[in-house]
Amino acid sequence: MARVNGEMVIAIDGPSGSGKSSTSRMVATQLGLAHLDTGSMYRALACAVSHAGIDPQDEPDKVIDLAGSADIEVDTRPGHDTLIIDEVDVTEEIRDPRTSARVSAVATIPQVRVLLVERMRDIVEQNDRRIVVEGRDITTVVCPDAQVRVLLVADPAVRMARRARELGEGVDHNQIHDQIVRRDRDDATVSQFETPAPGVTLIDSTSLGLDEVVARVMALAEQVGRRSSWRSAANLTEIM
Ligand SMILES: Nc1ncnc2c1ncn2[C@@H]1O[C@H](COP(=O)(O)OP(=O)(O)OP(=O)(O)O)[C@@H](O)[C@H]1O
Ligand SMILES: Nc1ccn([C@H]2C[C@H](O)[C@@H](COP(=O)(O)O)O2)c(=O)n1
Repeated sequence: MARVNGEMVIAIDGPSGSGKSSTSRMVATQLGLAHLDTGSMYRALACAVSHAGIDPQDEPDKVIDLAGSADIEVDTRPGHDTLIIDEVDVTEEIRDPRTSARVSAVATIPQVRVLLVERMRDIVEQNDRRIVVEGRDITTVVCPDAQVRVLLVADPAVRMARRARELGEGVDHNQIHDQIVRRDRDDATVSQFETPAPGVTLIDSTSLGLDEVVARVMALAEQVGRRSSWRSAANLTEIM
């Protein structure tokens, strides 16, 4: 397994449930990089908006104020997904289907995006640009200069089946449809994550296992490493 010692930003975008978090966490762990799930920042803001009793449709200005003022603490160690907003731990709440249902209304406010993109870039710098960042607009807006840029997609039916398996028995089909199909439709009004931008590698995981997807991203990182000769410059250490 290879650990990167120099700068390495890996940007992964994709629609809901395409495997961004699972892939990013594994790649970051294997390469010794930090991991930033930018969707969790929008989710945390959606929680704070709901706690404050704000209706994003009727009161977008209040959401923008909160996006600017809220203290958002993200743990970027892979596998440590703690998220605290204004001293409230929302780590579990951000994964609640009610948050999934609400988050697009917050994430599609353009000024909210500007404010959160700034915070995301700060987190990338705080991690010395050694990080895997995942979301919808990372390859195009947040880190268009990333060394590795991937768009991870999968057929909607496959993504819905994976999500249903994850949520377990008794899960409502309409809820899964809302989390995947409706959310993509809303989110796509402000970000372009359906086709790869120039220079972005498309990985379709419809018939790929998670290990195969991870291997493909690792191969792209190795390629970049060879091109920029961080291997010969000894900033890639081989460890077993
Ligand atoms: N290649 C794959 N093969 C099979 N299952 C997968 C694969 N990739 C991810 N999964 C599973 O699909 C589900 C969704 O994955 P994950 O949460 O990583 O997606 P995501 O893109 O981060 O989703 P979201 O945008 O909603 O945060 C999880 O249950 C995960 O284990
Ligand atoms: N860079 C990003 C990341 C996320 N979003 C939006 C889209 C989603 O509805 C929501 C939550 O993301 P998820 O946890 O499902 O990946 O946040 C975005 O617009 N841009």
